[in-house]
Amino acid sequence: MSRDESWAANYGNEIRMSVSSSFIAPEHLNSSGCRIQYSESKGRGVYASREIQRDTVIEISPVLFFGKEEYDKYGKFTVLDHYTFKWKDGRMALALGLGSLFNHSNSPNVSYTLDPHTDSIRYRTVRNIDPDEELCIFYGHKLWFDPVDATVSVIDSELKDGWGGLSAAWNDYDDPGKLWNSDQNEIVDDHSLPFTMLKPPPEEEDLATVRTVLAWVVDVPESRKITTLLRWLKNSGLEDPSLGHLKRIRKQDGKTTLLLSVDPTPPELPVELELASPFQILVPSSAALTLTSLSLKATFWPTFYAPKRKGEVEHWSRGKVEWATEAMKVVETEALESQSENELPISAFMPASYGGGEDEKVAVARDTRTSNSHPLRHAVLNLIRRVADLEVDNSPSSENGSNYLLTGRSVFLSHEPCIMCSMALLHSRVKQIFYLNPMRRTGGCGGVTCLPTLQGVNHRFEVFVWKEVVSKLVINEALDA
Ligand SMILES: C[S@@+](CC[C@H](N)C(=O)[O-])C[C@H]1O[C@@H](n2cnc3c(N)ncnc32)[C@H](O)[C@@H]1O
Repeated sequence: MSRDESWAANYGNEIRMSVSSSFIAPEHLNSSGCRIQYSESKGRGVYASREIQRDTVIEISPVLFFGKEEYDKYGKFTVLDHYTFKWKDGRMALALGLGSLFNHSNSPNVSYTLDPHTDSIRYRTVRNIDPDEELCIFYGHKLWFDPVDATVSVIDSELKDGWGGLSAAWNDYDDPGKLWNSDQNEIVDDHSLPFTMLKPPPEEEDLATVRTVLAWVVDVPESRKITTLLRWLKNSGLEDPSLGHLKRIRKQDGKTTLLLSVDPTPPELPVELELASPFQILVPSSAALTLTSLSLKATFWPTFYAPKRKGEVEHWSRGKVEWATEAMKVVETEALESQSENELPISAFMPASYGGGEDEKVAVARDTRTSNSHPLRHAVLNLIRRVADLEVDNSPSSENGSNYLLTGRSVFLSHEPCIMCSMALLHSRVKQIFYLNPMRRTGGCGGVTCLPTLQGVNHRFEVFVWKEVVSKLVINEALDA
């Protein structure tokens, strides 16, 4: 555990100096049955006053924030530096309530999650708890004190276990027993998810903000030709799923116009239909979520109305969260291995979809800029190339790159992709990405910009950010991933 991320050195020792064995615990009992108790070896700790069921949220500790500047200037030179957690956005957070009093155990019975939505830390039991049992969390492998329940002394040792110390990233979903015994279809509440979704931009509610793309269309004066043209479109492979939010035909001022494609090159229409040349117009790049937006978008091209219920969020079942967590573990392992081979610790993984077919392609790739002496061998680009190779291997008749490579797929990344890689993901029509480490200075999915939300791009994908970064994968922030 790095000092930045968790409890800092000496905290407990100082506490113990000020908390003697004559210490009388306050009658502090929270509504989940937790109380404070003193022990000679560990100082104060949190104990169960009664039996507590597995998977119970036993404490939600609000946190007190210190701004980065304020902390760097003053906080870190005070005792506070022994208490604080590094929050994701760089601020330092002090847990109030019981949060600061959980002791460490190598086999913790409590997991915790930093929740940026409520500015709090949630503690949850990972198994059934007996009355009077101590409730402990796992601080990590790099401790600053001699833990009383340790089997080996791990004081300040650089244990390379592949997990990089305290990793709330895996905390809640890392106990297979817990998951096997629980209902895989149970919906995980939003705050307990190990990731957060980047908010899409607000819906376009005035003409200037409607996001559009250039599309090829053709006027079809004779309606009998429309059926032939539609059939031809289907067979020609020009039908583009990214235009699924638009109606195919526009009837306006007595004229019928057919939507063809968003390819840069003009489609070659069957000559026997004797149509005029296709031409390009701007069409909305996404469906309308509100009626106002619908009427605005319709001024460009007839668009489908796909309202979202207020506050609608994707529901994540326990099984699906486990699937995502497992995928992210693959990413971390790959990145760490990459690092041990003197490459950058950057990796990308496309697992089979949750509940997807057995024949789905799976691919993993690492950054190979160093070994290839090639500036473009980013993990994402390597992954996409690998998927393209698989396409070719599996279907010799298909041309490499002729189809979108990641349509409907989820990709897991150790780092936020750079702008080039974000564009490659967009162009491959990825459905969603998850990343562990944000790249504030170079990232194209939330860092310097968020490519899938920009005006003019012709595909959107969801971006999920893991709540906890994995410290061993932190790379120079000026680098692009
Ligand atoms: C976050 S505080 C926990 C509350 C603390 N025991 C108190 O009295 O306030 C962390 C400190 O508790 C002590 N501690 C926690 N877990 C321990 C363990 N397993 N063995 C020994 N000391 C422990 C260490 O001194 C550590 O610096």
